[in-house]
Amino acid sequence: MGCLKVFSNFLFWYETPKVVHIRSKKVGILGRFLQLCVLSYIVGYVMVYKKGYQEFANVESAVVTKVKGVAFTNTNPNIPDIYKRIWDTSDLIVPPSENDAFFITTNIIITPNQSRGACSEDPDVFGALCDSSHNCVGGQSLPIGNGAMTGRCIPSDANSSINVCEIFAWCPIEQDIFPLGTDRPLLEETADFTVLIKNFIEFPMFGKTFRRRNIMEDANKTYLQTCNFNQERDPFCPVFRIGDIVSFAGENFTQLAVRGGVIVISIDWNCNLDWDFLEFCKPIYSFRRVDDPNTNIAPGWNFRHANYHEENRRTLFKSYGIRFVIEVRGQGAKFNILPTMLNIGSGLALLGVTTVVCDFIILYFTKKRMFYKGVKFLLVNDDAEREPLQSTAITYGSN
Ligand SMILES: Nc1ncnc2c1ncn2[C@@H]1O[C@H](COP(=O)(O)OP(=O)(O)OP(=O)(O)O)[C@@H](O)[C@H]1O
Repeated sequence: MGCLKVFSNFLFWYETPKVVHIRSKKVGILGRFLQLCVLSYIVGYVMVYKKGYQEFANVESAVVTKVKGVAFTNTNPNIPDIYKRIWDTSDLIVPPSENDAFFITTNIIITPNQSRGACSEDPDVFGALCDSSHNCVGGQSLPIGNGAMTGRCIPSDANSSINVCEIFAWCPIEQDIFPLGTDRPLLEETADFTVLIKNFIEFPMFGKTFRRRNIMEDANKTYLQTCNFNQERDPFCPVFRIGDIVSFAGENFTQLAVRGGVIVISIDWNCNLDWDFLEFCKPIYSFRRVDDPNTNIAPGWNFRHANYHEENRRTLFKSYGIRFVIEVRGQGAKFNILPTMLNIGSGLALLGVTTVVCDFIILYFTKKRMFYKGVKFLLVNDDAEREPLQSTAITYGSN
């Protein structure tokens, strides 16, 4: 029976909004204030700041680089003769061409004239030290060893007072010693090398007209060969001095160059395509080091590569250096009627919320809340005479 009553109450009940004009300074100001807040949000934040009238697309890009420079180490009296030579980019940029990155050698350990044969294992390799040939299993190699063991235990080539396993390997094996110690890199002059970064970008979503590169239209050959990027003096020069990139990233070139590291060059293209494309769509460069400069375990960046002279002879290089990674980011924005209408529509809907908030405040948090409840809600029975407005208000308010 109870359920039936609840059901019939629900079924035979209808609510319709009523418009109540409240002549009150306080309530009026509150309503206008809320409307002003919503309007400023829609106009100021959504439409102007967030550009709600525009459609956005990510930039698409390709990057190529060319490094130029020469280092000359002949005059340094503190290094072995093998390191006294002229170095150009073909010696120091490994590999010569990469996608969105380049590596420049800043320090190097050379092991010349290696040939395949038998020699002593590096004593620093874990498990290389031996007391007798029983410690050296013929044909097997140690986990980070340089070759396969012959099965003999022999005095080390590097230090004859200790015994190590003999190995079949490229001999002599590398001596892991920096030519200038751990304070200075051999190729400090690479700080003066320059790199030309060519960055081609487009916004295919907005058509083929929105295409450009980071070399400005008025640049010529002489400008490219002589300009140097500088945030204040020449922010659109696409040629960067390596030492400058490192200092823009907040690092010391000499320290970084000893063991190497990784630096990211970011190119940001945030373009308003409603304005003149070539004039207002320009790159902004920023630089940061991404490897950990404060670690003692596996610091920096190095790898080995070799030059083969003939079938059984090579020169081994352990190259330390800086790897530069180029990331291109950004968005193009262009007027479109669809996001404009969507944002205006949702803004208008949001204006309705001000009424809800205002009602909530005056019906629950003002001194005259009972009176406001009375005038806002009117109970009408279909089968009865309409009750006088004032009495309904008082009846409802006192509940
Ligand atoms: N790293 C760099 N530093 C300064 N100028 C550079 C650099 N790389 C290239 N340039 C100069 O920029 C211009 C365009 O270079 P690009 O590689 O397109 O042409 P190029 O004639 O093949 O260059 P080059 O023969 O000099 O290597 C050339 O004048 C070139 O000398």
